Amino acid sequence: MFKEVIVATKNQGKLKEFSKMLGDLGINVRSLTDFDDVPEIVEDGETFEENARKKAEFIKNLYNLPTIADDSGLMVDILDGKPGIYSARFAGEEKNDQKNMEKLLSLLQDVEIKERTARFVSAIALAIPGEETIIVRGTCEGLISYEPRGKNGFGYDPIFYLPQYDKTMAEITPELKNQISHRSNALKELLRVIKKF
Ligand SMILES: O=c1nc[nH]c2c1ncn2[C@H]1C[C@H](O)[C@@H](COP(=O)(O)OP(=O)(O)OP(=O)(O)O)O1
Ligand SMILES: [Mg+2]
Repeated sequence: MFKEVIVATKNQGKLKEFSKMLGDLGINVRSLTDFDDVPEIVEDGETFEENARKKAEFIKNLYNLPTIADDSGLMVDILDGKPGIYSARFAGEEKNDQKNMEKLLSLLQDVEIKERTARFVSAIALAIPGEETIIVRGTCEGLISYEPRGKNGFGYDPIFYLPQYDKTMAEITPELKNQISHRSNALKELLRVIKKF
């Protein structure tokens, strides 16, 4: 197995989670901030998997090092899976977590609790020089709350309610999030797939 991997993300929340989860496995994480002038990667795929592949292979080809990328988002059932792959830019190109949450809450204003089912999705791509890219998916089920609660995590965490803990994803500890999240589930799946080779 590789001992060092680049995590190809500009999202500090994701980077922190990967650094901890991969660090616990004895894998050293390098981030894009370790490299100068990393170009913008256009996320123009139609699926989480396509976007994850694009980000991972682009950085792998640039630095010739094992690279992991995550493309993730929130799928809300009553909105037919939206914001989905557009989660980061839901309220505009400038990518504002606060505005994204406000937009989602206002769309769901009159929706009763049992109709507010949603899931976080994470597609993780592992691209290794000279090898086929491996892509896996993990999910985490929950409900969209009526107002934000909690300070941990990032993105939509303050409005993602976990009934089994009676807490939002931003109220549980980072350690617990790393055990139950879509990203954690995708990473576990990745490890299962790698072990089969
Ligand atoms: O655990 C999570 N907790 C809360 N929100 C989350 C989570 N995971 C993804 N999300 C939301 C944030 C963002 O609105 C979108 C990801 O968009 P996505 O393009 O994959 O990431 P990004 O642009 O922030 O960073 P990058 O592409 O450089 O990895 O889904
Ligand atoms: Mg992105």
